[in-house]
Amino acid sequence: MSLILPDTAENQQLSENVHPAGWVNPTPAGCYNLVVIGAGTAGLICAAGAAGLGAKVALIERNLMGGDCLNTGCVPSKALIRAARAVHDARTASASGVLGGDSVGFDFAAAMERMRRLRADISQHDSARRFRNELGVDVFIGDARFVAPDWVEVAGTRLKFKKAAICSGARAAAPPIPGLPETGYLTNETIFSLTELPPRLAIIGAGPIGCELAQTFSRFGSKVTLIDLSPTILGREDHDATEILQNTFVREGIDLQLGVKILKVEKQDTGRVVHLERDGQQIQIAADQILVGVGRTTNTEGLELQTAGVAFDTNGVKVNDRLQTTNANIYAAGDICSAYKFTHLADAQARILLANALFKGRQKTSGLIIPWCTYTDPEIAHVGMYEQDATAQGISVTTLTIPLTEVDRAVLDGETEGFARVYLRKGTDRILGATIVARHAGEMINEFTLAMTSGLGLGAIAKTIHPYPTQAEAIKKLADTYNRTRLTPFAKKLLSGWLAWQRR
Ligand SMILES: Cc1cc2nc3c(=O)[nH]c(=O)nc-3n(C[C@H](O)[C@H](O)[C@H](O)COP(=O)(O)OP(=O)(O)OC[C@H]3O[C@@H](n4cnc5c(N)ncnc54)[C@H](O)[C@@H]3O)c2cc1C
Ligand SMILES: NC(=O)c1ccc[n+]([C@@H]2O[C@H](COP(=O)([O-])OP(=O)(O)OC[C@H]3O[C@@H](n4cnc5c(N)ncnc54)[C@H](O)[C@@H]3O)[C@@H](O)[C@H]2O)c1
Repeated sequence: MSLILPDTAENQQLSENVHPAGWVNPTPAGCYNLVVIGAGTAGLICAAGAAGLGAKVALIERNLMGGDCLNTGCVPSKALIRAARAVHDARTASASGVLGGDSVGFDFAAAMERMRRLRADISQHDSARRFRNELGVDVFIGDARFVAPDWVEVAGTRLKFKKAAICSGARAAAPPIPGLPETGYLTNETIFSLTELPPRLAIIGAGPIGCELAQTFSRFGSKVTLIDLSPTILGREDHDATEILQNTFVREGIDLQLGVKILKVEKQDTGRVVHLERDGQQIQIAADQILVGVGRTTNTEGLELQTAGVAFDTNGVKVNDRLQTTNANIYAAGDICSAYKFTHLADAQARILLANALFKGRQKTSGLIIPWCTYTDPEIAHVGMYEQDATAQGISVTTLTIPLTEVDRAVLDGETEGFARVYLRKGTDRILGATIVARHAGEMINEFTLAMTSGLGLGAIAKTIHPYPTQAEAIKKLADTYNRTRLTPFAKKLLSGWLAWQRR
């Protein structure tokens, strides 16, 4: 039987990899160099990295190895996003000569089956057996809790450690909306188990989870209403970027209910109803299912952190810049301690944790340059500061923007809704941050991240040949625009003088 519903062959394969039935926990062999709590991205990287370097490692997982990302987050969502793009492209390709778009059907069951198959295939990499047999990690299945500052207990066994890593992650936060628990709702833990497409889906929260899944389910054929307290979707992104996405959502038929207060939720004979108030006006949204994506609550309960002298609050475990908790031998990484919650950040933090915990390293998280991308269509990707962040720090900024209408490949692809934007320290080519809105913005942002991480300015990008025609040429065009700003009237006069002299 599978631990993730529905009980299909693919989910059984997934369960067998990430929480094998009848798994026998090993007998602990003395003191561990590192005990890792939680086998999500952060925990898996900690355990694999430490074992690879010769450490004696115990890895404890109570639910599914692979954590949110593999089981109920990035992997299933991106598989469904791909299916949603496929059906959307088929329906909207008439201008390219594709016939029959209007009558293209969609098979929800097939898309979900594909997602489950791909997730099960990927799960091999995070499997308990691989960690035990190939990496030499002692894998324990069970609930971990501290019983002393240097002891953890799992499933009745006590493990002594020199260092521990808390990587217990986070889960969907439940907003205090009257009637919500009684009415019943989906979260990221349950939506990927649906076996029928909800005809009407109300989504509470227009953050990355809400936006990615709103567009996905709308393209599948659900009538989607996206609801948020905030007056815009993806509140932390560049306003021009979210405006493009909001227009896309409206054009695709998503009902945006922004800047609203949710009064209550209730179940009626015909389904569920979300009662909203906007500008003093009451609105009722009827839905078959409600998805909640209003942020995360960190998994601290049951760990007995106080027993180990580890301070925490509602934002999770408190760590210093080196990921050390208030117990000097216990570190944390990933969603449990990070304001930004991304798989690639959990990975980067785990690497810092390893260096600092095992090898007395002094690596700091404040040095990290963190990109992210919301995988809507178009995608919105960002790295570094926004203009307002720099201004708030008293840094003068030059902002350059290239709309995709000026990029040949975007024109040819019919994907001109978007732009590439860079924020420079005024008077220099130093990149403070960048935002890209494009169909594959997540792939394009890496050029800026690499430049920033390596201390390269926009001038270095200007010298880099970009293949024609690619959408990444937008970045080269930004660099060329910067170069033109360096051509002051005085420099231009000098050049003109030189050229005139050449014509003598
Ligand atoms: C729908 C969705 C889509 C997402 N998409 C993306 C994306 O596209 N890109 C991206 O970068 N990020 C994405 N994220 C975020 C990403 O999934 C998380 O940032 C990442 O999984 C964090 O990894 P982690 O190891 O810190 O925690 P988790 O993945 O939460 O792992 C923690 C593990 O610890 C275990 N655990 C907790 N307490 C205990 C205990 N007491 N004993 C034993 N085990 C315990 C849990 O069972 C869990 O398996 C998405 C998230 C969601 C929900
Ligand atoms: N592509 C990605 O990298 C990706 C995708 C999905 C999730 N994630 C990560 O998962 C985490 C969780 O995502 P999320 O979208 O749940 O959280 P979020 O915190 O990013 O967004 C939550 C949204 O819910 C709204 N909200 C909060 N309370 C509300 C209420 N009572 N009523 C209506 N709206 C309310 C907020 O205004 C906000 O817009 C994020 O930190 C994100 O980094 C990343």
